[in-house]
Amino acid sequence: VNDITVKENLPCVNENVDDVTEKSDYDIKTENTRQRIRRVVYMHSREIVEAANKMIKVENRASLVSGLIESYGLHKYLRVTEPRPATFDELSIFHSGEFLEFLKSINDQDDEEKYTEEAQLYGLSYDCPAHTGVYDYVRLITGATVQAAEHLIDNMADAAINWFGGWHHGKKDSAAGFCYSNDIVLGILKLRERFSRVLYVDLDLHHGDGVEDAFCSTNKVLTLSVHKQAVGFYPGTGKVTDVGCGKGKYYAVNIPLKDGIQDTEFSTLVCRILVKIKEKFDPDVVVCQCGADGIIGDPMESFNLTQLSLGRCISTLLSWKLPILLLGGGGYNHANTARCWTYLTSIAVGRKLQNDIPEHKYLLEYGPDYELQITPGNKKNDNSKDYIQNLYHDVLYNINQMMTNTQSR
Ligand SMILES: O=C(/C=C/c1ccccc1NC(=O)c1ccccc1Oc1ccccc1)NO
Ligand SMILES: [Zn+2]
Repeated sequence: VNDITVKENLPCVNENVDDVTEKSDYDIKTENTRQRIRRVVYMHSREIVEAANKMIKVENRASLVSGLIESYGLHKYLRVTEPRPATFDELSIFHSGEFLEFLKSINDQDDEEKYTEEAQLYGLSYDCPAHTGVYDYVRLITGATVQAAEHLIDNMADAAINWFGGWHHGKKDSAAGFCYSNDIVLGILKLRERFSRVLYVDLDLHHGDGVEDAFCSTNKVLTLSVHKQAVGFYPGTGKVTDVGCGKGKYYAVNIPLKDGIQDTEFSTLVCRILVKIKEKFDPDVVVCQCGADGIIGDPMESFNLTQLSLGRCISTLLSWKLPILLLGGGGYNHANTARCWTYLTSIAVGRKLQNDIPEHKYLLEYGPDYELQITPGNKKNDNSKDYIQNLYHDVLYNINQMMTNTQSR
């Protein structure tokens, strides 16, 4: 197995955050001739920001994310699109009618009445409470992801972004892990209306179990999740031996990691595996969940990543020139999550950002450094070199079992 310690020829495209280089008009004109500027749809409205702000555990995060993106003027390079709520019928393409009827029934109740026997049935309880307006919230968030997918299907965009989506634990008939519906599954089902092979990449600290479960027995959707795996750590699934089932066997790929992994090791491992998956699976479209709870400073206190890790993964995926859907997810240090998703947005539109956070309404949230670049911590790395080597070997073995898409066509 070739040693995967850092080599100069990192398979990930390296995009550093450095000082702003505002291009002159001339540069942009030549740039246009040299490379087509990527068309990027960005799902945003005051209504969805207000709905997302109310979400438990991520209160007000939506305002920080959209505020920081606007403070850098990135919306000038984005096709800002107002999302429409998904209909009951659209949601029932994945979710059960009973579950949706229940969410609808509690939508207007105030909080106390929620903790009934029935609520427990649908995954709503003290550690996954539902707030008033939860059904309205689910319709809006999921509608945005489905609409973003529609823009890719209609070839209206090369990339589509919904930082309010990415709720990867949602199940067919229950809420789970603060995910009240699974917008990702509905987005992938929408993409499958036009694209034959969908690659789903989950960069969140937690295993993307809801998406993997939904597509574990098909070879048309390959789910790749890189996540923390530890005794008692939610959701507990996602072992490297978890490869999917039936026709989907080997089309679920899992990269379980331990605490303390940092940018170089994480991005080298993930990008090398992405390149192998591209060769074998040859996807037509990519969906990437960019959960930011693996970043240093998150209350999850697990990985030791900065936004550079996710940036290198996204740059690699963008270099494939396939239609791509970028989604949010976890991320409980709201300032760092905003830093991360603003950085990823800048990569999607191909603009470099100055490291000093611009003056704007939420500037004080970024103290004491007021810088975009997150500084790595000095957390102990529990991933030994041997562990990473063996894991890489095991993942490659699984990927090589996958029939190349020519064979399985
Ligand atoms: O982020 C997730 C899922 C989070 C989750 C799932 C099941 C149960 C709890 C969960 N989340 C949390 O505990 C959680 C979410 C936001 C902020 C603090 C949170 O707790 C703590 C509390 C103390 C330390 C660490 C984490 N999926 O991507
Ligand atoms: Zn998470």
